[in-house]
Amino acid sequence: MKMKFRTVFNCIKKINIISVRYYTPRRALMYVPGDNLRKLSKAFTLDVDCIAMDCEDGVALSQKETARSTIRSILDTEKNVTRRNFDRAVRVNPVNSEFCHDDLRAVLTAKYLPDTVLLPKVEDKGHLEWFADQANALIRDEAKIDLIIYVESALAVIKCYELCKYTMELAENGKFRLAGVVFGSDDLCASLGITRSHDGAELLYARQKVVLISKAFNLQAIDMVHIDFKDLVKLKEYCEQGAQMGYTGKQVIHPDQVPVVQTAFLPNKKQVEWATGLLESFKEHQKKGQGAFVYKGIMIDMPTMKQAQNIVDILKLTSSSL
Ligand SMILES: CC(=O)SCCNC(=O)CCNC(=O)[C@H](O)C(C)(C)COP(=O)(O)OP(=O)(O)OC[C@H]1O[C@@H](n2cnc3c(N)ncnc32)[C@H](O)[C@@H]1OP(=O)(O)O
Ligand SMILES: CC(=O)C(=O)O
Ligand SMILES: [Mg+2]
Repeated sequence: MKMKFRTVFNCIKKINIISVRYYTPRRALMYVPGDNLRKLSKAFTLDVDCIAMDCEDGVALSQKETARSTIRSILDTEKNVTRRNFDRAVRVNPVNSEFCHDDLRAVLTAKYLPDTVLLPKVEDKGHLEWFADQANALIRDEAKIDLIIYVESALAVIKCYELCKYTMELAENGKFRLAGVVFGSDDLCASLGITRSHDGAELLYARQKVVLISKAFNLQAIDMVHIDFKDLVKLKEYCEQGAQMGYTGKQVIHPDQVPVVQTAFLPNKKQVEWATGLLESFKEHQKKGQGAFVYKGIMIDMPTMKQAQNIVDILKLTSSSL
């Protein structure tokens, strides 16, 4: 009996709430410096949901122009030359940098639009308005891109709700959809003067706040990067923790991190069996007029049924989108 409880509890505790309007899986969002053609070519061979071609912090100041033109030439080539239908994303420089305008012009006028623009260091409504004006002017015809904003400073954590809400409002008449929020832990550490500990407890409040607000808007929430890329054991632990909190994916910086993250953000076999069994049982009990019932030793009612539905949904959404 004790074992059963543990099994069921383990299934419940890893579940994400994934009420979404449309869905592009981004379990692993992998950064590749935009000026590094070797790494870019390698990235396209990997089994990864999202490739984030970087113009920002992974690129030296002297290489910004090279990164921009390299990414542009990739976007000018057809997407389906690779074996996997990944999300082709570009992280541009922050809107208040001298580079962002040129980045956006290069990527949003390419022959094929990126699927997603990753907008770092967003801190106020003016940043978002500026981005919206640029995107609306540059994107051709009726095309739309996904937008993911970064929360990575003390101010942005405080204003996260307002930033998400305003981006959604701008998106209503814009050529972009707000798809998610990235938790930028490393810049946040710099902003707060944090020295990282092994367990990351100093980031807990912000990490939970970002996922809570993202989910309030039905957005994907993409968890912090693990820069100690050789430590795959800790990476797995952080993935499980993030998934438990409701994060839908995680940023990665090295190919070795990809399989760990891609696996951790999918429900496992045991969870899927638990969820499908519960949903069947739920239907039967509804027919009999019973709202609460016992399944594998624990009480089930509507909230647990919704959690089971989330497991089935994430599996369906992910596999049907790949
Ligand atoms: C806080 C933030 O903003 S995080 C985002 C910004 N940072 C980044 O983008 C960094 C991305 N990562 C990297 O550039 C690299 O992984 C580094 C610099 C950390 C380590 O690079 P390396 O020393 O080359 O790692 P390593 O030798 O283990 O690489 C193994 C192979 O994977 C490739 N590789 C490493 N990182 C990546 C990557 N991010 N994307 C694609 N391929 C990669 C290497 O080119 C190498 O392939 P090769 O043998 O065919 O040349
Ligand atoms: C990933 C990133 O941009 C950060 O952690 O700051
Ligand atoms: Mg950052």
